[in-house]
Amino acid sequence: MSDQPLMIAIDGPSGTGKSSVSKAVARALGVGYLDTGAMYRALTWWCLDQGIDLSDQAAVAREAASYPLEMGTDPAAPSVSVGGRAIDAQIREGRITAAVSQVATNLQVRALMRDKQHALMQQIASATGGVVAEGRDITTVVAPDAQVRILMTASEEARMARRSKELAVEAESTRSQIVDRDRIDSTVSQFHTAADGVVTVDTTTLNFEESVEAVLAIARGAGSD
Ligand SMILES: Nc1ncnc2c1ncn2[C@@H]1O[C@H](COP(=O)(O)OP(=O)(O)OP(=O)(O)O)[C@@H](O)[C@H]1O
Ligand SMILES: Nc1ccn([C@@H]2O[C@H](COP(=O)(O)O)[C@@H](O)[C@H]2O)c(=O)n1
Repeated sequence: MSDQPLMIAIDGPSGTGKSSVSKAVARALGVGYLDTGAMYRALTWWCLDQGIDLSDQAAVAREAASYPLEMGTDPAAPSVSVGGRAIDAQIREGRITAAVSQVATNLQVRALMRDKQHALMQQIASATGGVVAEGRDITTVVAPDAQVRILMTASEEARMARRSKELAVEAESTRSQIVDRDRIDSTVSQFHTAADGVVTVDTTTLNFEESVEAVLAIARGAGSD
């Protein structure tokens, strides 16, 4: 059994269960949690709050290099603040979900985020003995050396149904924030098929507890190597 901190990277399309499952896995293992999507959402919120035109790629990249982000990485109570202001609810608003891909497809932003997220994963892992980080490019770009790398998938119908239940809206009305967002995001990240060495967990027919157990089983296998 290795005494290295356990690094778990989970990627996948929207609505597969990455965030909720990652939090539960991190809690079960007693390690920290990093929501990398929240970092892109926070940057989007910050730029809009500062009156920055999201199509001005250089201006957005300047903010990505300097925005005063603080990530709370306790999986029982993850949090996001900028400049001391809690913006957990604001970053989930529809206007941010609709705009975030424009920020996330800015390649200068992605390079800065990669470095920031890689460093945060190391810090969290050193402090808590491990980390579960989830997003779109963690298994391939941010932490390709993580001991556990998982691609979480689910059918489009299942993902839309889950989001529609969560938001109490018609499934069809979730299409833009699930399918259309994935289409834009996949122009810069590869999260529809598993890269070499990445294990696929298809949650289409699993319930939440079964999805958590599937990830824990893979983590246990890696921990005993
Ligand atoms: N296996 C599952 N079965 C049923 N519902 C699930 C399952 N996993 C997660 N859910 C529910 O599906 C919804 C979407 O999950 P979650 O937000 O974790 O997805 P996500 O992949 O992180 O999405 P996004 O990338 O858009 O943030 C949540 O309401 C969650 O409770
Ligand atoms: N590693 C990542 C994580 C996220 N993104 C972008 O952020 C958006 C929001 O992510 P959520 O998981 O909170 O829905 C997502 O749509 C991507 O644009 C990313 O590019 N890379």
